[in-house]
Parts: sequence; C-alpha cells; structure tokens
Amino acid sequence: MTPALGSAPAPGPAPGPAPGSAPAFAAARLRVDDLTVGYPTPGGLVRAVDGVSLTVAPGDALVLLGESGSGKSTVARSVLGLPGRTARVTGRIHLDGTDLTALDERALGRVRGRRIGYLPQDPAGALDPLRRIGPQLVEVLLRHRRAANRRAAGPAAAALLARAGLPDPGRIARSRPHELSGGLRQRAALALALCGDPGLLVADEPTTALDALVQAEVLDLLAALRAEQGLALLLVTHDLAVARRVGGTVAVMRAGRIVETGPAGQVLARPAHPFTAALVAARPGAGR
Ligand SMILES: Nc1ncnc2c1ncn2[C@@H]1O[C@H](COP(=O)(O)OP(=O)(O)OP(=O)(O)O)[C@@H](O)[C@H]1O
Repeated sequence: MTPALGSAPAPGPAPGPAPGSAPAFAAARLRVDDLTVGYPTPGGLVRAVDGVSLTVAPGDALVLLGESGSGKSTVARSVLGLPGRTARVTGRIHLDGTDLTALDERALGRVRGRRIGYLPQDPAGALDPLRRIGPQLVEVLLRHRRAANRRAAGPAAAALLARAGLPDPGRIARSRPHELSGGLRQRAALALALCGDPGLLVADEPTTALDALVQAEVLDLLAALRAEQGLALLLVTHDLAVARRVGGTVAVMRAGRIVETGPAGQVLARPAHPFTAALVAARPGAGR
C-alpha cells in the first residue's frame, strides 16, 4: 500500500502530521481526490463525505475505519458509482487512470463487476436466494465474457468457488444460498464478486455478520487474493480487530473526513489523532 492521502483534519486538537501522509502513488489502482458527497435534506445539505482523498495500489489494502455515520459506506458506494440518486458529488475518482466521475451510467455499469468487484456485508444482497449458486456464477461469467460459452463457464465457476476458498465446489455450485452456512454464503458472494476478474474489490463490512473464526478465515482469504493476484482492496469496517487483521493502511474517518491515515499497526498501536486514540481506548486489546 502506498501511503494514503489524508483529507483536511477534523476539528479538534491539532494531531500533527498524520503518519504516512506522503504524496499520492503515481501507479495507484484507485485514486480518490477531494471527494465530497452531500445529500439534500429538508434541514439543508448533509455532507456525508467531506474532502476525502486516498489511494490504493495493486495488492494493497486500505481500510476505512470509523464509527457509524462517519461516511465510510458513502465513500465505498461513490467508488462503485452508486452514491445515490440525490447525491451531490464533487472530486475525482480514478481507477487505473480512468476517471470514473466522467463516465456515463452505461460505461460505469461495465466498470462495476468487471473492474471493480463488490462484496457487501450481507451476501443476500449479492446472491439470488431462489437459484443455485453455480448457475448464478455462470450467468455473470457469461455476461462479463469471462467464459466463451455455457460449457466452459461451468468449470470456470467451479474454479472461482475454489479460489474463494470453498471446499467441494461441485456441491456448493448445486446449493441454494440458504443451504449454506453464513461463512460459506459470504465466500460464494466473494466468488460472484470475482467473476469479472476485477483489479479492485470494495468490501463493505464483509465479515460483520460472521463469527470470529469464520471472520478471520474470510479476511485471510482476501489477504491471499491481494498477495497472489495483486487485487487492490478497499474495505469498510467499524471494527478495530478487523482493521488490525487486514493490515495495509488504515484511514480513520470521522464526520465525513479522514482524520488520520497510516500503516494499520502504527495507527492502531500509536494513534496520532485524539479521535483514533478514543476509538482504540474504547476497545482495549483490539488494536494489538
Ligand atoms: N442516500 C442518503 N440520503 C441522505 N443521507 C445519507 C444517504 N446516504 C448516507 N447518508 C448520510 O450520510 C452519513 C454517512 O453515512 P454512511 O452510511 O456513509 O456512514 P458509515 O460510516 O458507513 O456508517 P454505517 O456503518 O452506519 O453505515 C450519515 O449521516 C447518513 O445518514
């Protein structure tokens, strides 16, 4: 991970220079510059994201860490080109040099799924509950032209399930989502997210619904995909233990801004910003 860029500091005591706040990495897979997202409400414009800049290089991870309502998911949804119909968005989002903010909805649709994979918290949001897993994967593989025909797509789907760490891919392919445990379902959702062979995976609280052991397995799988395939990972979490396990760079968000950014071990062990220190103090042990 390149050092991510921090945004303007939040109100409060000056934290000093944030660890790792170096210039943007030229070869960043994802580069977000001065992103601001507002939503009109009867009471005025709510600024969900306020001047966020960050980079994620191939094989690296950036964890957006913060409490509920700090704007993490809005950053993730904006990268996916889905900030919401009423959103007022300014700033730039570049993926491998392409300015996503300049694309129309049709072109963005091609980027989503193919160049950016999405792993939601709840696999039910990704998987059709009525259909078997295998045909769902086959359909997406064909749509993304990752398989020449249905006959070739079957083995490709099985390979994806294996790549997502699923034992006995044949059985999983024949299963419907409700027949699987939560951990297996999340891995199947990951296989679906990988169908387009994306360079970037956006994962929003991907392990929050899982028990600790399965959570660790899924996070380790994401680490393996980064290491082995150069997948870039943008992961949203409110959980310090998750941020610690993912490693890479942590960007701490508060009230729409990044208040501190740097290597996970450093930020969580020796927070420079009082807000990060308070987060760490509230969860003793999670940062270590
Ligand atoms: N479509 C929308 N319309 C109006 N306000 C929105 C919309 N989406 C998000 N917000 C507001 O933006 C702020 C940030 O929300 P966001 O979901 O990004 O936070 P978060 O850090 O991901 O929190 P959580 O973990 O609870 O989802 C909140 O105040 C939220 O109410």
